[in-house]
Amino acid sequence: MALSCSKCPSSSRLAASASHPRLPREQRLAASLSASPSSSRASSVSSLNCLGQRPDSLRGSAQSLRNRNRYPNVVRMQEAGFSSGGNESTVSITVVGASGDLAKKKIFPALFALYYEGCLPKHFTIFGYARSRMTDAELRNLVGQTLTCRIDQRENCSDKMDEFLKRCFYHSGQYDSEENFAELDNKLKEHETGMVANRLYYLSIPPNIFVDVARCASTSASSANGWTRVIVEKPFGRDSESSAALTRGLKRYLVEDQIFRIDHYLGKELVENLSVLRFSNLVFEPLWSRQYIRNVQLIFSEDFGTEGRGGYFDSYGIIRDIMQNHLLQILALFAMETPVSLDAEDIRNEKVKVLRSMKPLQLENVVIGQYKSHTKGGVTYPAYIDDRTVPKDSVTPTFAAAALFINNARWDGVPFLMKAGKALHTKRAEIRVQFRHVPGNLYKRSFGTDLDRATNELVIRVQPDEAIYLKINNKIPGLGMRLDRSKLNLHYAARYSKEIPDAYERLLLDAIEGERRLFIRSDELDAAWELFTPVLKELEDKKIAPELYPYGSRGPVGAHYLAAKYNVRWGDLSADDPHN
Ligand SMILES: NC(=O)C1=CN([C@@H]2O[C@H](COP(=O)(O)OP(=O)(O)OC[C@H]3O[C@@H](n4cnc5c(N)ncnc54)[C@H](OP(=O)(O)O)[C@@H]3O)[C@@H](O)[C@H]2O)C=CC1
Ligand SMILES: O=C1O[C@H](COP(=O)(O)O)[C@@H](O)[C@H](O)[C@H]1O
Repeated sequence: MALSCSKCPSSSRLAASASHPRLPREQRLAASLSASPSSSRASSVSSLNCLGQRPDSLRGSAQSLRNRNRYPNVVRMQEAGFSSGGNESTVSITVVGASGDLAKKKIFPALFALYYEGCLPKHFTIFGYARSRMTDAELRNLVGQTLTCRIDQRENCSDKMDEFLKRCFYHSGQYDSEENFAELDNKLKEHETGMVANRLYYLSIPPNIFVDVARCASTSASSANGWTRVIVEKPFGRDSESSAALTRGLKRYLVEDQIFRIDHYLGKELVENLSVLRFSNLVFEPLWSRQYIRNVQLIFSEDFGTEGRGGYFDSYGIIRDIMQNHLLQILALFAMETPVSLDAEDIRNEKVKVLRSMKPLQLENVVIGQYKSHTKGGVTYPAYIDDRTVPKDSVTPTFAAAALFINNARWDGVPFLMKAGKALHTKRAEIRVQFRHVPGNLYKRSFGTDLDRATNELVIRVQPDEAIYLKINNKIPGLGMRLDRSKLNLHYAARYSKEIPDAYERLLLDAIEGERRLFIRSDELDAAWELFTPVLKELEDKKIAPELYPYGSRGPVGAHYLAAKYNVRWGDLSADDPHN
């Protein structure tokens, strides 16, 4: 666990300047928690109402009336939010699906890390909610075990953990029972007396019950005088149609500004840094186009299979699990035009624009694979279909490579190549930018026939061992004239002593603060599905068989043919060690 946000210095994050350019995080948090429409700062979170909307967007009587008719609960919450006054405020965070894997692995540890660093507000309560029967003590025990095995040597850690666990409670209930949510509401109220009560629900449950929970939470357990927000985990549907249906379902009970669709890759340090790199360094932005960039590679590789999640994975596959969301989000941030400001809506507008400039992925630009069993060093690694929850004849891809194009003046003709796979030889997530050849290169003889070796390459290593490095050609010191490829290397572990916060810490804190920049807006989601839905349908209708690749290998050879079609050579993940 990363316990490192060190009082959340505003200078360390773009978010700090996104909605409150000059306010330190503590003040922004306070502003968000006591959000009142009477504040005059037009662009700040404190000018937003309980739903995180600007009051003027609600004052329009037509809009208000429409909302009143269509979303009675929402309007009740909105109106209630206006009377929040100057009281102290509290935030109640309910983890729905608290008995599950994600809650244990990510959500509770992230909440504890925020608490440890003093990033949570003074008054807060955490509730676990799920069908499993559990007492408060049992939940504390479960969460405590997860934390204990991750923290150890931190100063005062066990005292902090005890304090944190005392703020954790549990309520058992059904996901579609308004009565059970009303019981939760009563329990939450016990901790909220006399304060502006803000409520955050984290839906860490399968997507088929998202709408039920949104209904029950909004009708029976929404805040009476503060904001109510809902974090929704992926997957957001399986295709354009199901995603639109899910959005419609959620919007019966929530307005868009209450919905925080999480893509945890947006919370990763180096993904957040992309905009800083591009827009605050003169050396990069002028090169960021078809004029200088030959191709861009977005690579996700895991060195383990779908262990334990085969049931979920088989109905989604790697394109939906990784490409349509994590890699496409990175692509959008990489390729978007300069936003008007760092405000969430300005950034998301640009992301939507670039996604809409893309052609839907074509079948001839996709290669799919599935891992098969492999024995190495006396150990046999299982095939995907060896998972008990996966049908033996499954054609679900665990690997995919794809070539996408952006039809705009900046990127016309530049291949954006994506590669995502499970059970490969290494764990890595990277962005690789390969630049064009130097025209009339005076030193071209030094590179023999392989001129590609002479081109610059910028690598942004998202994880693990975060780094940004630029491969350049350099004269080997000495009397002769020999060149080599060297790296200008920003290796995070060497440069920064801080541990990098986990993506979930950043995103949870943003949701509490009402900062939407790193969450997916519904039109972004629609645009993302439009790019992948046709090809997914074709692959599934035609039952196209994936190319098998051995567990622990580099994936199907087809990926190399796809890249070669566009004159691209995949960057070599294992050869590029940032320490060198
Ligand atoms: N785990 C991970 O690494 C990741 C998960 N996600 C997403 O996060 C969400 C939660 O994931 P995860 O914790 O792994 O999921 P789980 O399968 O562990 O489910 C979470 C909880 O939901 C309840 N639940 C499970 N299945 C059903 C069902 N069919 N009907 C009703 N309730 C059910 C269970 O609680 P109970 O029986 O006690 O009610 C369970 O503990 C999912 O949407 C997942 O896709 C996203 C990224 C990564
Ligand atoms: O969303 C998902 O992400 C994880 C990888 O996340 P990371 O932060 O560990 O890189 C992936 O294993 C999982 O299949 C997918 O659902």
